[in-house]
Amino acid sequence: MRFICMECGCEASGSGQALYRCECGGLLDTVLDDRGLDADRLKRLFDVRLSERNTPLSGGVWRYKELIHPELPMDSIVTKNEGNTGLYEHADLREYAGTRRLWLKAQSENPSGSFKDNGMTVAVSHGLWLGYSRFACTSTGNTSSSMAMYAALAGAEAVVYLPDQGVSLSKVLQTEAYGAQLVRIEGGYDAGIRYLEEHAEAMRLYVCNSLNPLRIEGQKSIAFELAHQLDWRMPDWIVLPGGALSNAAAMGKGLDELKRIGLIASVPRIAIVQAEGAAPFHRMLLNRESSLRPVDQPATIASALHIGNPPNWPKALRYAIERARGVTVSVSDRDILEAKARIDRSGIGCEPASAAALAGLRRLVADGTIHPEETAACLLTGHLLKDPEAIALSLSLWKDSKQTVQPAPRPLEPD
Ligand SMILES: Cc1ncc(COP(=O)(O)O)c(C=O)c1O
Ligand SMILES: N[C@@H](CCOP(=O)(O)O)C(=O)O
Repeated sequence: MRFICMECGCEASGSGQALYRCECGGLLDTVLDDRGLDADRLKRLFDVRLSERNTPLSGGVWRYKELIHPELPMDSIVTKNEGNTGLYEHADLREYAGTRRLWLKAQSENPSGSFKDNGMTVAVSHGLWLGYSRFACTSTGNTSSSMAMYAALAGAEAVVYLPDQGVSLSKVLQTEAYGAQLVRIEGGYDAGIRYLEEHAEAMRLYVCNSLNPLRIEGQKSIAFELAHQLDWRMPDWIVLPGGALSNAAAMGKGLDELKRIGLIASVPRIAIVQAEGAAPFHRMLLNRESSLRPVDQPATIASALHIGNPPNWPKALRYAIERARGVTVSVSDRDILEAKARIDRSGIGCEPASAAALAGLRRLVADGTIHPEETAACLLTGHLLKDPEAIALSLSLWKDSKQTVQPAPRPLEPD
């Protein structure tokens, strides 16, 4: 696997060692060697693997191994058949969004309940291959749950640097239940990333946050599986929530590679939706700034989007904005909760961060960025039970909006 610095363009090397950043500080990007990859042969191969059951290559990530981590030995792979998630259509949600057709890709159906599993199976497997036995992250709760689950499966240690702000209690409990050691730190996710960048190497910890380029490689599989499910014909738009911007970067990179290999005819456009109180990337593009100004105190009901300084913004800029002609938008917590109530009532369900995608799509149709005759897919990134605190809020919003408050039952009148 080759790693190229996004800043200075030089190739990073360091055999047997995890690589996250170049010496110049730039993010590292992986380069897929697509020589010899034939689209028709790959389609047949992926179909055969899909028809098999419960083999490491039948899952929704490693099925696409040739496009993700070709040289990784099979015996290093730690997998729970992640991916293989449902793709749904629902008339109420399509009407709410305002597009001709709408698909919802439920990454919430992953084994730990979020899209992180697509990337984490690859990151943890790669770390094991390199010989690491201690895996670390900071997290608002989904990354840590996913990492702790795979580390436990592999019999390895998981250490989570847990922010004291912006995390969801249920996700922290899930992380602990998988056996992770929790180390409290002051501040939010952004402080946790700074801490790991400074100390992880000295502690020989393998960092599983998305500044690790292998996470992005794994998350590309969401683009691959979506394309596969739609018989390699993509919607006009893919809409997803943006926090650390790993999902947007991975989607853009995955689509770019599918197009280069000839598996899809054209790259769909990407819309990144940020929460209003944590929208530095949206603001940067809106103001036509060339670099990101972090938000010091991110604030949103969507715990997973509680990020003021998204480490992957240069990758999202390259792959989701420049190559996929992407756009950004921000939505309020109220919009998020309203969209969440709709998604929950459709039977699909999701956590608030995921609902931002539908809220953003609705806004982009309303403001004319997306035409009602266009088609879209929203990524639902996390499970309804991930942020239970938000369920009551979205339910009461829903009830208020429907004015379904029933009059108190009257006592029966005596005859
Ligand atoms: C459920 C969920 N949705 C969306 C996001 C945002 O994705 P990203 O940080 O890759 O932008 C996250 C966290 O990263 C998440 O956990
Ligand atoms: N929502 C995320 C925050 C981003 O984490 P990263 O692993 O992509 O760096 C979480 O679940 O922690």
